Amino acid sequence: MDAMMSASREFFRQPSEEKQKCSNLVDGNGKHYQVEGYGSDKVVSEDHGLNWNDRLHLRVEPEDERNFAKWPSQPESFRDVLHEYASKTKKLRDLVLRSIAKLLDIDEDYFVNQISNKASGFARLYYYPPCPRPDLVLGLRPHSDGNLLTILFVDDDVGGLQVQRDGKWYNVPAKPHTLVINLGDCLEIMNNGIFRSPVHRVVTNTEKERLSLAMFYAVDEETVLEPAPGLLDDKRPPRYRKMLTKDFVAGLFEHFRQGKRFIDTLKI
Ligand SMILES: O=C(O)CCC(=O)C(=O)O
Ligand SMILES: [Fe+2]
Repeated sequence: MDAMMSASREFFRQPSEEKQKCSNLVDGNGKHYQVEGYGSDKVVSEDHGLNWNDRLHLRVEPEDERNFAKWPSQPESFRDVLHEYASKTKKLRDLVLRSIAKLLDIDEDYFVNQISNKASGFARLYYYPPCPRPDLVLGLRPHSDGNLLTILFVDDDVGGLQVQRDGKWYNVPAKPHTLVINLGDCLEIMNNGIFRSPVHRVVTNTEKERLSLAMFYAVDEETVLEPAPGLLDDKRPPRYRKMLTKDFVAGLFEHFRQGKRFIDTLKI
């Protein structure tokens, strides 16, 4: 974990020219973005503020679809360290999914079996610089993760992550070497809303820089997203409409653009 965080810190500390070698801009004019690479997020609407962060977004799964052109060559250890980190978080993903299935009293492998070897996994490294006006700008706007499961690793003890419950924001404590596991919308649907995908955000602070690393795990685009049959009976009807994951992902982006949550529109 330390090696991963150090590699990330070294990457972000490099001069801009070096980081731009992994840029997420297609033509350098700031209009065409690609999913992978270094930069800030695409502006999808003029109505909301920008996020106060820089990020590097890289595909890690499926392994044979990694685009090394976007993986930093500096620091030199970066690729090996991310490779090792990603292989461990993938095992952790399966462990957590099995534990959730056990808690729900369904087949232990139910969720793991929903993930084919074509399912995607992304690493998203964030750098949140100190911000002179935390009252005006967020590090990351409120959202819920649209995927299955996110494994989040926050540098040292720099807080900032907050989770919303009944309209109020609560701080998520930051502790060294502690991972935060976030349920995504797809898992909320699959477990029929028993465990929810929380709305969260990151606030900025004036003094400290903050680094974090989110590993996002998804199901394959062709998977039918629906509540696990083992959780349904006459007394427990499905609470979400079923749909293909790829249609869900398309809906996610469209709704996010409008500042809404797609999952709310699927509730029965
Ligand atoms: O940086 C963080 O702590 C949170 C990141 C996050 O919520 C996300 O990438 O979806
Ligand atoms: Fe998130």
